[in-house]
Amino acid sequence: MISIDEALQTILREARPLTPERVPIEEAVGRTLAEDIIADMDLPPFDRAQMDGYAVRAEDAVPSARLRVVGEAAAGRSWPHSLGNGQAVRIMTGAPVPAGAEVVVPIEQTREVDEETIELLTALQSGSNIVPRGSETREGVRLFEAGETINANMIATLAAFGYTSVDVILRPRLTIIATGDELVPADRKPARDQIRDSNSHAIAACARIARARIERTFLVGDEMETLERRLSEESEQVEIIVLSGGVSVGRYDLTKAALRSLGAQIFFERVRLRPGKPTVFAKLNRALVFGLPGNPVSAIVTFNLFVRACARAMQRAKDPLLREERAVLAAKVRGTRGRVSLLPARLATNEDGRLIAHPLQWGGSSDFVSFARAEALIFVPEDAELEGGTCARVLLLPTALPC
Ligand SMILES: Nc1nc2c(c(=O)[nH]1)N[C@H]1C(S)=C(S)[C@@H](COP(=O)(O)OP(=O)(O)OC[C@H]3O[C@@H](n4cnc5c(N)ncnc54)[C@H](O)[C@@H]3O)O[C@H]1N2
Ligand code: MOO
Repeated sequence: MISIDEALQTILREARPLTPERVPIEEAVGRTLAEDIIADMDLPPFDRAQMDGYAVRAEDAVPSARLRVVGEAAAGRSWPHSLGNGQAVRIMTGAPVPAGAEVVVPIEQTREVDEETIELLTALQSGSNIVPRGSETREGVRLFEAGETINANMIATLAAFGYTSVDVILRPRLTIIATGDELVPADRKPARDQIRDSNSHAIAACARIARARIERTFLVGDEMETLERRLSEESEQVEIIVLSGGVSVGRYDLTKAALRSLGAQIFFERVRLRPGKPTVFAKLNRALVFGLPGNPVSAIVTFNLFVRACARAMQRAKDPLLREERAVLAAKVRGTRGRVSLLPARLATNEDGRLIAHPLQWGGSSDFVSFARAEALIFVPEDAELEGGTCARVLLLPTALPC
């Protein structure tokens, strides 16, 4: 049995980064940048008014000053002259500030004396309500780096600097094979002794969040020949195969036998982890193969811990592992002899702003209904018991698109 860290190192070693493709920025959220993004100009590109009002010289920006309105500057239409003493230019938010003006006086801080004259009501310092050219970004600055994951907040920046499409890393193709004679498709009513296949759906959802591309999903009974055929065909066509079930030591646990008979290279088949001890990782032809335990919670946990890391590393994500935080435990948790336990928890902050992990009441690795509320996994070291009130490592579970 190997440790979680050893398992992750092996996966990251085997997960070869894929090549780039160009996509429109509308489709780029969640993808990993394959190029650096460089500002092609200063931002703002000119001294920009931040308020509707009047552009004036600094020495004129005093209470009771009466100034002559000599022109107008709007967004997209500048006033092309230089402002003199005792003059004001009517200006709109977003407009270029005319040469000579050092202050924008908001309209509320002025009074119209007549058609051509305004009076200032307050004093303002030089630079007030003006965003100087280049103060947000300078031409040539690297805004984002290759390896960063694109999020929705980055799209405006990409567009503003002319990137309507970007180079991102290809999404790995992924095939799901759920195994077990007891399984029926989720849209069917199970007969006696049968259950609905929930794992392939849960795995597909987690795979989408990890931005893998689901190519095909199969439901295969405990039948060696079919399993071998599917594995063999898929291993030529996708980068990742995820099997669920059949990795334990029961008579009908066929995953490892099938992989061996096809000549797969098996890297590990047991991890010091609960849930997820019987997780298998192998390579068959061009595909990396994960045999996840059939217990539904074990399947989700091991997907997020291992398969996600593989899919994210193939997309050259800078940090392919689950995000880790530290949280105060709301209650005592007990670990497992000889294995790290990853226990489901909900998260909340207390009145001091500290992150609190509330362990879920759950019935173990088959209890996916309780697990539906999990937001994080509490990391409990081998043989450990962690008291309520102490601080623990927690791994955040990605539960929405895309993280
Ligand atoms: N003698 C031992 N027995 C078991 C061990 C062990 O070390 N020695 N390990 C246990 C652990 S831990 C786990 S986890 C399971 C893993 O078993 P398998 O991967 O072989 O999974 P199955 O036996 O096929 O199924 C386990 C459980 O999950 C249900 N299941 C399976 N597939 C699905 C699916 N697609 N959707 C919903 N539910 C599914 C299945 O019906 C079983 O109830 O082995 C322990 N046993
Ligand atoms: O370790 Mo198994 O994956 O708990 O139920």
